[in-house]
Amino acid sequence: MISCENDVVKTTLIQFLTQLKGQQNNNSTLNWKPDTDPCKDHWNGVYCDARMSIKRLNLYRFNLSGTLDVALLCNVPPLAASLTFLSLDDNKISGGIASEIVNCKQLTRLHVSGNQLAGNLPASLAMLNNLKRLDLSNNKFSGLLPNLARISGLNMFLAQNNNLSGNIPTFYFPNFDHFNVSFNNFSGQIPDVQGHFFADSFLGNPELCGYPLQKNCTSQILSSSVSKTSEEESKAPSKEQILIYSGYAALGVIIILFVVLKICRSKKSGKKAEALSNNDIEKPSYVSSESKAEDVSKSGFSISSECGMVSQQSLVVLSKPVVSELKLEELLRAPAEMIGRGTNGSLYKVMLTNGVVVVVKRIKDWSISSDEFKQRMQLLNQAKHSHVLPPLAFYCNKQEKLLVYEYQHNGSLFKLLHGTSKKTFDWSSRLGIASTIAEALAFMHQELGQQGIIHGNMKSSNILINKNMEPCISEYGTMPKDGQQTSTFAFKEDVYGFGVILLELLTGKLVKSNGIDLTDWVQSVVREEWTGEVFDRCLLAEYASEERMVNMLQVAIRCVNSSLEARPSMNQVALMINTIKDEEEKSLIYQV
Ligand SMILES: Nc1ncnc2c1ncn2[C@@H]1O[C@H](COP(=O)(O)OP(=O)(O)OP(=O)(O)O)[C@@H](O)[C@H]1O
Repeated sequence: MISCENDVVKTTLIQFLTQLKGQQNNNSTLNWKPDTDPCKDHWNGVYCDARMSIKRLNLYRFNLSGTLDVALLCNVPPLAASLTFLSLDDNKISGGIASEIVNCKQLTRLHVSGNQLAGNLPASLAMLNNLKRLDLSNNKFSGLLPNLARISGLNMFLAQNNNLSGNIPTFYFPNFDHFNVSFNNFSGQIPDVQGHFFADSFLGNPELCGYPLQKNCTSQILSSSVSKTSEEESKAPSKEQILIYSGYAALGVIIILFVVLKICRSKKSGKKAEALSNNDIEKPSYVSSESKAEDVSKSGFSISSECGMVSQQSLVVLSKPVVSELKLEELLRAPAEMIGRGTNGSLYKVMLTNGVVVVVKRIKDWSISSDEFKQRMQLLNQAKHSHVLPPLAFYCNKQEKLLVYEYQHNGSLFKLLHGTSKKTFDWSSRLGIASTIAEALAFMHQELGQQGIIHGNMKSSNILINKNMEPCISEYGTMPKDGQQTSTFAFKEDVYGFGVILLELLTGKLVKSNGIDLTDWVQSVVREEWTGEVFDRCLLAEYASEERMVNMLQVAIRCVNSSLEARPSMNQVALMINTIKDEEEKSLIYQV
């Protein structure tokens, strides 16, 4: 192992960081000084192990606006041999990734998302055999992708929103928990995703075709061969080509005739027929027959809701970019699969025609007036937090409400804790999730305090893991409750729910198992002073700090106190958890 006293390492690091900082950066909080030591003096963003080797550089959101020079870093053997993690996400760094990156052989994570990096990616990137997570998204990279498929352990590849082109390498998708190459210039056929990813991972590449995009490769190949043929004017088309083209032309004429015929017919039959055709919409099971009858009887020809919307716009779209032109008819016609029948309604996974996958929550018999519901949706839409999943659109009538959410491909906290995946779910990830959720919930309580809108159903299956592997609270404010929730104690219900989530994180146990309630069990064990017994064995096996686990357990126990008054507010909970997290982060400086 290398010592940080090694002057070459220190000087290089200062040069690297100074270049990253750029000319304009006056960030006085950065303490990378030549007369101090990166490890012993805890340089910002630099993490060392107990032997004072630099293991991680985490400069996420450091307001850096200089240039990236990985060659500088990776050409110094001791640094190259120890560095496992380089994160520069969300800065304004320019430059590119030099081929010398290959010397940083120990890198398991390389995150450069949200910068202004450009140019070709070096072929040597594919020689980083230890790489597990690579995030190049939201930059200006161009050119072909190196053959990253040869890195057998890679389980995350994000490259969305760049200008990358060429074919997508034949990755083995079952290995990936994250994959996104959307909004680039990739072309050709998508390799077999083996059921692991959906269209949203590939959207926005005009020349890309094949499943899971709804774009057949045969038509793409044909159109490219047509354009090629016109370029090569001298070459006469073969007999087979003439036959194929005339077949397509005939098919085109038939389709046009069919459409014209349809339009003429529907025009003739006028409004009456319009009513019938609306009535005929084949609705998937998430709209009940009662509502179908009510809709038709009310307006005569369209689904008119009680929400005061014009008949054609009965679905209210709240979030433009994802579902901008979505109409209720399209939502109802799209293929749907039921993924849950919870306490307050059913949940459907729906694939829209543009390939976007959404989730529709159907809530029945919520005795809330339509005005109140509409107002609630608007409030939820305004109270935006990056870790709370907002409804994208909604629909309401007297009997039922539909809420549309973005589909989250990475499952829930419940699955992470109790699913069959063998992936380790370590202490610092659990602490990170607890702190993020506590802050998000505290924010929502603050924002919606006056209106008394609580989550009402806080549990681990309602904590979803988004594409950046960050947790977010889903279905906030959609739990039907009798009467008004204006009492300040109403929010203590969420505090209880959050406390139970903390207990799941600490114990790894289910909320109810063989008739035993987790809260009762933890309280009884703690009463008997066997506190250590409650913790998840995985956490003990990784030597997670028992002191900090006990501190978190104390927070959880306060949250699940049977007296509402005795429970802390979410604000207080968030503060307590952040203190534990800060202590954990400080300790990490000496431990990797
Ligand atoms: N937007 C979403 N994207 C992906 N999965 C989701 C989404 N919303 C919910 N889920 C998952 O769908 C499943 C069913 O959810 P649902 O809300 O119906 O049930 P629940 O959370 O078990 O119960 P409840 O109705 O009491 O909240 C859960 O595993 C949940 O994590």
